[in-house]
Amino acid sequence: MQDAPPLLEVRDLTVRFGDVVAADGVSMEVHAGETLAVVGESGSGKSVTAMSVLGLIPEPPGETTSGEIWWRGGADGDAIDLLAQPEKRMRRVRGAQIAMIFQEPMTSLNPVYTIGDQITEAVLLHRDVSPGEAEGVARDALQAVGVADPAARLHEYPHQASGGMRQRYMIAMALACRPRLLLADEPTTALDVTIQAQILGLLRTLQAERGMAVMLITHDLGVVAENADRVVVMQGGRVLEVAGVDELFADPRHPYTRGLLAAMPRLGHTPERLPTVPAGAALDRREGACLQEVEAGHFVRS
Ligand SMILES: Nc1ncnc2c1ncn2[C@@H]1O[C@H](COP(=O)(O)OP(=O)(O)OP(=O)(O)O)[C@@H](O)[C@H]1O
Repeated sequence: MQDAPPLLEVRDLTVRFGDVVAADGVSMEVHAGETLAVVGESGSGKSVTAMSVLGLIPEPPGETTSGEIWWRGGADGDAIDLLAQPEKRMRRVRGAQIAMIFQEPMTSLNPVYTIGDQITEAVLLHRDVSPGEAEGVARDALQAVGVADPAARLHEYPHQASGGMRQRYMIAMALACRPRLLLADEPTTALDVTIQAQILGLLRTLQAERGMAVMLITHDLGVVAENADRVVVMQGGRVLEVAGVDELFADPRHPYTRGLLAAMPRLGHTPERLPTVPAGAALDRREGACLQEVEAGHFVRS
């Protein structure tokens, strides 16, 4: 799979918000059909990287000062640099080819329209179908995410649904357009553990059925272990390490990653956020060999 050129290739992305360098020379790749987990503490630049892929960095105050984001998921398979596309072209990519789901479904769902109207509208915007067909697609999308009695649910408003159900609606809406890549930004963090497992299981199934790639942004290493093929570790806007999931857990190379794994919660004690682990001078002195590699770039395996 990984001999083919990557579906998405972020190269040397730098995004600033005033003095804050939110992404600092970030590079990562997502291959067709894989799940790439992006982990790191709060503020490490995970969301900013995903928002850049969709051209959603608010400028100003944000400013993209370097980088290219190559996308090969269009109908013709040609590589286009998403950072260089006009907004009109991005509107065709966003939703149709690359979809995004968030921790808080109300970010995506509009409270004043029914679920059916919202999914149907998204389908009509991005797929070449009639209004009648779009409603059928919406019903099928709800069914695919495990919603019972989808025909009735089409008439429901977001506030009438539970948190887990809203999450399913958001996923249904994102997947109804059959994107090649799903950016999932902490999609289950707000949900209780059982619903979280159900939703992640559902995503895995749909992904396998459709060959969709997923960029899974999370601070939860348990979720990474269960769901990822490869992992990118970020801190302070930088990529510190890239590895296959088994390698990362068995043999973390960067001291920061080792710290994260050492701090991994025992079963039943999931912290709200990853603890902050110093990656600065104190660790670097003890890890001289690592430091040289960090200066040369970041740790990349596989
Ligand atoms: N719209 C914005 N205006 C100003 N600063 C921003 C904005 N968006 C992000 N930042 C800053 O960019 C940095 C990276 O933020 P980002 O949201 O990517 O972190 P994250 O790793 O996704 O963290 P979290 O897990 O908390 O979502 C942070 O310092 C954040 O404050």
